Amino acid sequence: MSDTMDSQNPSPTEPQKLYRAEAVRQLDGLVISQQQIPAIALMKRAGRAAFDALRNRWPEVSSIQVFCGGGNNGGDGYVIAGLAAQRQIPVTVYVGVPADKLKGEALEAHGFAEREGATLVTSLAELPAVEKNTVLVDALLGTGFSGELRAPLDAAIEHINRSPAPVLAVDLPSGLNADSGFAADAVSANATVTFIGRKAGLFLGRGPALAGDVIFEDLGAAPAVYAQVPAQLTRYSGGSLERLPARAADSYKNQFGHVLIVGGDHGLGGAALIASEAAARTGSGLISLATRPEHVVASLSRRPEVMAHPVVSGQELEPLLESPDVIAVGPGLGHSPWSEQLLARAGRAPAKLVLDADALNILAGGRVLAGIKRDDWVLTPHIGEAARLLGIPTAEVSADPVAAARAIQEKFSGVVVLKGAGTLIAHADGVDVINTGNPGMASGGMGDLLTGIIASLIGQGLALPAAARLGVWLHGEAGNRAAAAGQRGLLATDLLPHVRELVD
Ligand SMILES: NC(=O)C1=CN([C@@H]2O[C@H](COP(=O)(O)OP(=O)(O)OC[C@H]3O[C@@H](n4cnc5c(N)ncnc54)[C@H](O)[C@@H]3O)[C@@H](O)[C@H]2O)[C@@H](O)CC1
Ligand SMILES: [K+]
Repeated sequence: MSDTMDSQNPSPTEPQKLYRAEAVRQLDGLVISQQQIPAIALMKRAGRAAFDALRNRWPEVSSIQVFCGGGNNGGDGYVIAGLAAQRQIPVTVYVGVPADKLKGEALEAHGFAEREGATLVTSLAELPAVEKNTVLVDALLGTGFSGELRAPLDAAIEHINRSPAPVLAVDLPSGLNADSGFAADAVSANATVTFIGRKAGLFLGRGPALAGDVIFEDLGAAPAVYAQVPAQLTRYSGGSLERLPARAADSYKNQFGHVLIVGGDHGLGGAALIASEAAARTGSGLISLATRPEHVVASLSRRPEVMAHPVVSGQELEPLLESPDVIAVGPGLGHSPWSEQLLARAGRAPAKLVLDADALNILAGGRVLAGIKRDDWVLTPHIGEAARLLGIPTAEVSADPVAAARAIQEKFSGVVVLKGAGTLIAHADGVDVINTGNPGMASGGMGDLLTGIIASLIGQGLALPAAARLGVWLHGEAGNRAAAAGQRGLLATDLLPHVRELVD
């Protein structure tokens, strides 16, 4: 872990640290106790940073409406209102929790806004109509939010979301869970200024969609403070990932791995073809496919480079299992006796494994590979498959995807890729998150493509966690490039040319 000056503002070649609310509370406490910055000074810094961010982003701002809750998040909002009033920007504050219920710094900040001449209203109906350059500030709830949203803040959130004016969220969009990215009703913001530590929930689940652009302000917290509180997640972007090495001029195909794709039960042949083509376009030296006989001709005519083998039983798979470096089982595997036999045999091969889709469902069923832990496999569940692997409801996985990814990794070892709006990669040393991708990628075949990409990267020599990270990033980034032509109608195979462009 880096403890340099810039541990929270890493260069583009370093990953970012993300924190849970509890860890941010610890950081806040240490800044106050060890750096001797009083809580009110910290709140003033937070308000000032948010106000500066607002003017930076909306330089034409002509009026501001601030929505304040009853805790310190509301306190930040009152500071923003006071600063706006000082600068003669007309500002109205919706006081969501009556002043006589405010305490400590929030009460002090309320006094500051009032003294500076901000207009304070206690009902949404009293807010003036928004004008062309009105900006809304959401300071209803921050890291102290928990449980189900209570009145009257639910109505305030609805009011903000119905307004045509742009929204700056303070610390977190109100209603968003800071740890999980879970949200029922929550503010949808254009930008979010977040303080002291980047909250994990901004990058998970609904977080990225609700937060808009995330601006981070450390408020002067010292590197020594960050060194005392472990981060919960590490967030990688393109520049911070380990890449494949350049190829030497005298390279030969055996250096780039042999991947075997196993899948394609009756009616499911396309998934296995997509995975094999993805491995080919990611740069594997050799690609084999073991599938139902009826899919072989289709594979040969679409991609003659892939060695397609018909298999009607686990026994026929056996001779194909010796030479591959990596075997990916799952795309279109189905859940017939054929599927179970193939997974059982592949599980005994000497190769590294990538398991996806029905291979995970079979694994969850407990009849095949029961009780096995392996350091040399990657499991790539979506939320539903994750729930089955853990034997818990899907809602529980959504409520805390980081805990779910970690639990699957503890149960099965190896590397777990939990796919979602922020895809999590859990491994022995921690949990990572990657945010590439777009909703156009919610279509059949995308998971098969990812499986082929990750298998190929492992075959080309990356360690499993690095292959999973780079694979997830490539998949999402290729999806973003392909979506330039439109998100609706985006197909998995549309990503292949972009995977090829990006992998080098
Ligand atoms: N502690 C610090 O040193 C700093 C804190 N800061 C701000 O303080 C925030 C955290 O402040 P707090 O811990 O006071 O928490 P919040 O202000 O986020 O939330 C607490 C308030 O929300 C209410 N609340 C909680 N759950 C609710 C629900 N389900 N429905 C309706 N109301 C609910 C509580 O009754 C309380 O009034 C951060 O997000 C950040 O904005 C910043 O000022 C920077 C420094
Ligand atoms: K907020």
